Amino acid sequence: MTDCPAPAKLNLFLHVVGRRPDGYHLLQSAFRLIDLGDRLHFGTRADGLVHRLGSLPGVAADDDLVVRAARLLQARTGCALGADITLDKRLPMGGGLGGGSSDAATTLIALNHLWQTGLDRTALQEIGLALGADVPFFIYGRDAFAEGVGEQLRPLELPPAWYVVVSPGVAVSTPEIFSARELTRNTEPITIAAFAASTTRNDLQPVACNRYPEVAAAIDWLAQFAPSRMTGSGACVFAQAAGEDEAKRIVSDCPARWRAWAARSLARHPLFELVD
Ligand SMILES: C[C@@](CO)(OP(=O)(O)O)[C@H](O)COP(=O)(O)OP(=O)(O)OC[C@H]1O[C@@H](n2ccc(N)nc2=O)[C@H](O)[C@@H]1O
Ligand SMILES: Nc1ncnc2c1ncn2[C@@H]1O[C@H](COP(=O)(O)OP(=O)(O)O)[C@@H](O)[C@H]1O
Repeated sequence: MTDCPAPAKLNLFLHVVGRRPDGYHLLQSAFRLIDLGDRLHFGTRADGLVHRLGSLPGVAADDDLVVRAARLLQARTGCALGADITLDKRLPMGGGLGGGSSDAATTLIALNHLWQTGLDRTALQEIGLALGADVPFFIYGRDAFAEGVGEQLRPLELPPAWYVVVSPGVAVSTPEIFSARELTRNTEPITIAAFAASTTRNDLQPVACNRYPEVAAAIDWLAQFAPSRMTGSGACVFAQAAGEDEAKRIVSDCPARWRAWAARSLARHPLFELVD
């Protein structure tokens, strides 16, 4: 199957409202799909093997979320088919844009279709959660208000928007941020109706800014144009622009040591229709 997109996400806000006995953090967040992303290509194999074609710096094939997703789908369905998978990595890794999780979600959706394993959206989301807390959202396939560890999802109706996304050139480790002693873990829960950018924040941001000064510098730089915030556990930061022209103008001003993109919100995941 040619060229399957794996879109990125922004966390418009992220509150840590508690912790589970197993150490995972209970969150509230607004997830938004945007039109930046990786691309994947899938070919079916009759011999049952799952092969990643090409390499991903720092990630062995057996650890790649794409390979793990394919093998998990085989294990859960008993499917005897395999796949050759090519990943065209465009999103920064450890960027808080959910790239690895989105790659895994696209793999589950595409192979469920190609292998005709017949799982519905809920079943795919359940498998996805075993791979990462963000994976169910990408299979859900639309903007969402998330609770639990990010797997309890409700639809959010948001107007279309343009964003500037800046990658400050560092990779932030998600476990490092969540395990920080100074992390705020008791933010008062809000209701979905009360969600507004002005009254929310990203609780992970102060921890990441403290440990990665370039994240703080990128937030400060972007803040001269519009209110700016970190996405997920970082390192990327974003701001909403008034429209495409403004987004592109800000991107063209970005300091050369960072990367910046103008990104548009996506109403639906590009593969939304492939899932029942
Ligand atoms: C913070 C968020 C917000 O969307 O995104 P990213 O910044 O990673 O994109 C997610 O919750 C991240 O999800 P994901 O990147 O899939 O993390 P996982 O692989 O599931 O977890 C990595 C590690 O982070 C910690 N972790 C993760 C999620 C969570 N709710 N509580 C945690 O304590 C755990 O130590 C876990 O072992
Ligand atoms: N296909 C993949 N793409 C990106 N990262 C992957 C992949 N498979 C495994 N990983 C691992 O997951 C980590 C976090 O990935 P990524 O999704 O890019 O960041 P984030 O969760 O901050 O958005 C990477 O640093 C890498 O070690």
